[in-house]
Amino acid sequence: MTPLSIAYLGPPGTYTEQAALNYADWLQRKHSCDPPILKPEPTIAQTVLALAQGNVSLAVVPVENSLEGGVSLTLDSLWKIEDLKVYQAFILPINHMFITQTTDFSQIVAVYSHPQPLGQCQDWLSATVPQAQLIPTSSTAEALKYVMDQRQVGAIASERAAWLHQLPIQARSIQDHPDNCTKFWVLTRQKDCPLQSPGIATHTSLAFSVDQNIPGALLSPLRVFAQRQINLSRIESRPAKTALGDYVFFVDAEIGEETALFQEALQDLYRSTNVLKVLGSYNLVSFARL
Ligand SMILES: O=C(O)C(=O)C[C@]1(C(=O)O)C=C[C@@H](O)C=C1
Repeated sequence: MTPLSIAYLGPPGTYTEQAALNYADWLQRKHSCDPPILKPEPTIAQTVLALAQGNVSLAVVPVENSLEGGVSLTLDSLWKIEDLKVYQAFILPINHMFITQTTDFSQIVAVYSHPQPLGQCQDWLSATVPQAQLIPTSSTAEALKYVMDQRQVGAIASERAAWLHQLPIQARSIQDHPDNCTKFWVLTRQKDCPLQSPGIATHTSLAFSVDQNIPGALLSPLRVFAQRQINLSRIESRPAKTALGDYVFFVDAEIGEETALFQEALQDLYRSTNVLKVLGSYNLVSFARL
């Protein structure tokens, strides 16, 4: 049997690589399979596309952070690309390191990182390096290439990334809350998921747009859940990218897709939304239990 392949946001050293490595390890133990092959992609959009085009069997993507909220690139890609589904979800603690070649922080002119960690560490950054320009990169591991070449810049990345590049960590756990964590989704294609069902689903994620920008347009889909006592653990909106004021709503419902109650709710949801996508029904497992 050909080994499973997993796309993730690279290069090696990103938090998503860590998530994919842990997930690959768990898959190997659970299914007694060959070690999955990890395939780094330069962006989240390309990670999702690699899966949609059939180049890999699975993709691991960050979806939500406890400090910064939804990862918009993941949500936007899933809204745009058809025939993918969320197969499983898990949570990874995120512990940020400040990596720089200098110990004199007053000399630092710029700090590079992915936009999410720049947001997750904003208190520390404004207290410690208020003079530094904050420069977004496509991933945390990507940020380290600037630190290799210049002494007066820093990067926020993981301990593993510092180790891979042999760069010094000058401050640890710099995130604005010690319990910082990110939820990741494992994605598969709808039609040829290489794995069996992971068991009874506890969550179902949906995305929908509503018909018109009128009072109560959002209320009617939300009422579908409320009337059936279905709890929503997340709701957020993203611009639909059609016209100013058009939004797509992403919700996580605490119920499996197979249940009669959800199927009944789904029929009502089709009536009260414009475009409706069921992104997947899955288990949310804490990483320790993986
Ligand atoms: O840049 C990385 O290292 C990533 O894996 C991306 C990412 C994100 O997009 O949220 C993943 C988890 C952390 O929250 C920080 C950054």
